[in-house]
Amino acid sequence: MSATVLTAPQSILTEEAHAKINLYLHVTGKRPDGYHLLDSLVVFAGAGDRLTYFPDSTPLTLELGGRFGATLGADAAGPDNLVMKAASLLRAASKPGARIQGGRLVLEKNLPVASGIGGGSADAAAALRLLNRAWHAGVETSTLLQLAEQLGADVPVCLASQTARMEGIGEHLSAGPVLPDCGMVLVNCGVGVSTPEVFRKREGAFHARADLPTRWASAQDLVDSLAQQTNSLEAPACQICPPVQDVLTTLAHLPEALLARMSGSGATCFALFSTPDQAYQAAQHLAEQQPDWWVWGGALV
Ligand SMILES: C[C@@](CO)(OP(=O)(O)O)[C@H](O)COP(=O)(O)OP(=O)(O)OC[C@H]1O[C@@H](n2ccc(N)nc2=O)[C@H](O)[C@@H]1O
Ligand SMILES: Nc1ncnc2c1ncn2[C@@H]1O[C@H](COP(=O)(O)OP(=O)(O)O)[C@@H](O)[C@H]1O
Repeated sequence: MSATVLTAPQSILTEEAHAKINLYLHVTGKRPDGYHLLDSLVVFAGAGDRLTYFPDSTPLTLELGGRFGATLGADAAGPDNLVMKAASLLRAASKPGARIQGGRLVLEKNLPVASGIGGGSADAAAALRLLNRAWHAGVETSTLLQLAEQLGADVPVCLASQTARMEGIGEHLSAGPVLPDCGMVLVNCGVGVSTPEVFRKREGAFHARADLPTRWASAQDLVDSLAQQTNSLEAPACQICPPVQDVLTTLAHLPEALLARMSGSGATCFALFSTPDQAYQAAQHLAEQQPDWWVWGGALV
């Protein structure tokens, strides 16, 4: 009698690439090379892209899907995609004995592109985490952070995808205050804002480094504290792209919204709520009123 050979289904390897939100963002100075120094409290929302890997012996390829998969352009799945750049850097940094394979990477692009919530950065970080695991590449966290820095200023903070204070141009990370339970609504009205143009348009004195507590006891405490800070890029983004102001006004008037602000260099804006459920309900309602906007509501990571 021949033995039955049971084969396990092909293992599916998946990583979430959560949206990065700048709860405040102070431009505190400018480097000699023209890059601006920042002080920002970064959190991550439940919203995200999803990266899945099907390893095999064929050359590594990337497929794009999801609501925003088509908006990246014709060559989007090529070597310039941050996911493929991350894969190349990780391959080169892998330890001897790593089991590097090819196969298919599938990116479900659920986050709007170039919109101030770091979708591309989160995808790159997800690729580093996923392939380090799948390839048994043995790359340590300190090296992963160096690779992340090479991929973009927001990629290091996206590696852990946990609340963090971000300084320098994104390379100085420290623990942020402990956050209370709260909810968030994210809105993107579909109009793009160019990051370099927003930085160029910023005027006036630099903002100071913020003074933060070690924790906030409630969503109201968090909002009272955030009211002392701002997003230095919000005013220039609204000048360049007036619909951002409309989004902010709409968010501020949502029932039970505690604070409305822009994230990063825009154009995505967020509102904070006392609970994830309030945020979810507000997002459902808003999505019905504004079917052309990208709207998400729920909890932070
Ligand atoms: C503003 C932030 C805050 O988290 O988020 P996003 O709006 O991208 O989500 C980031 O610092 C965005 O950093 P990064 O993702 O590297 O920006 P890029 O698009 O590469 O930068 C484009 C250009 O913006 C300007 N720039 C960018 C970052 C910075 N700290 N100072 C700058 O002056 C530079 O002219 C740079 O060439
Ligand atoms: N996987 C990716 N997802 C999104 N953008 C990508 C990706 N790979 C490369 N890019 C490029 O990176 C740029 C910034 O993308 P993104 O991280 O979405 O910006 P933001 O931080 O402003 O939200 C895009 O304009 C796009 O051309």
